[in-house]
Amino acid sequence: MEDNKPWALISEVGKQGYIEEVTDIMKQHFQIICHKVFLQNPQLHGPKIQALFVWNAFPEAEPSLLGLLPSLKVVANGGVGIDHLDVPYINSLGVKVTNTPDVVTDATADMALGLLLASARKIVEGHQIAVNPKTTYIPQSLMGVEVTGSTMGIIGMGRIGCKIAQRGKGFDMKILYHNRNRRSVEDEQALGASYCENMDDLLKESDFIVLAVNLTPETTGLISHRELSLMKCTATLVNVSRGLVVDQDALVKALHSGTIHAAALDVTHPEPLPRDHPLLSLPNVLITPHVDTNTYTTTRKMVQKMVENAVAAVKGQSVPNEVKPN
Ligand SMILES: O=CC(=O)O
Repeated sequence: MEDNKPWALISEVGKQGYIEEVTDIMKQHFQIICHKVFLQNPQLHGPKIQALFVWNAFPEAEPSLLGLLPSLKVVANGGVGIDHLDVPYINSLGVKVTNTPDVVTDATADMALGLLLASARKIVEGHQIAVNPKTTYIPQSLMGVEVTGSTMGIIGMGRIGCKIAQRGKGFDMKILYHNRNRRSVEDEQALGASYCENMDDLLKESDFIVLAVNLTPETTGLISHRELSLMKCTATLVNVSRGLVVDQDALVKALHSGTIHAAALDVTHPEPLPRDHPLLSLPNVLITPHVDTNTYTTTRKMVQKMVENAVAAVKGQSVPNEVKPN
């Protein structure tokens, strides 16, 4: 039977291990073709593609590919950050860009706290000792940093930053935040968070500095030598925003020299880091491969939103999560 659903192109590598359920959701509204198959005959497949589904780790919406998709109506991104997409260029082709705000918020905030706790309490090191028959746990080794009652400074108090603050409150943390715009007094009271208009104050006072900003020209390289040198030597930097927010060379130096105590990063630049990157061999660094939204629940919600956005764009209807250029 002829399938009249529109065609969508997807990455075959995105959300590995979960791909079947992801594609099942997409298949309810689209006929899908994966990138690998598409590339076998782009001239044949290109003209029928109306939607392109992308994830931030797989920036396939490059001009070379977009040029092969004359019927494309939408690039539907899975995730809130769209720094990997050239929105003005894509829009200039008459193609909309969409993202999936809201649904990623909790999982990303969970990940920030997960990294913070794992780094502070040396959970990965503990696991390695526990499972390695050649090592023995020495009592009172693996000494960590106390999280309860510490000070957390959140840079970027948007949806995700607020959820991180809520979680910090559960650990009796003192919460400081810095944001382009101060939040309302009601928000601050509800979150138990104090505003630092000057980011330097937050850097000087926090035990854990958590980055939750969008990547923009203003936030690129936001944390560099000067900012790291203001932090306490006992401080831990946690990054769930984007790798480029941190000057990684400066971070390596700060971690190596003891300017700060540790870093826990779900994002780096590039992703993944080359195997010989110095961050990978520092003992006081915890790195995960940008897995902030990788839960079944969140992924399902993200894909549902991607599909909802793409369907609306293909039908020429108003698109729930269209991203406009800054
Ligand atoms: O990194 C995750 C996102 O952009 O949502």
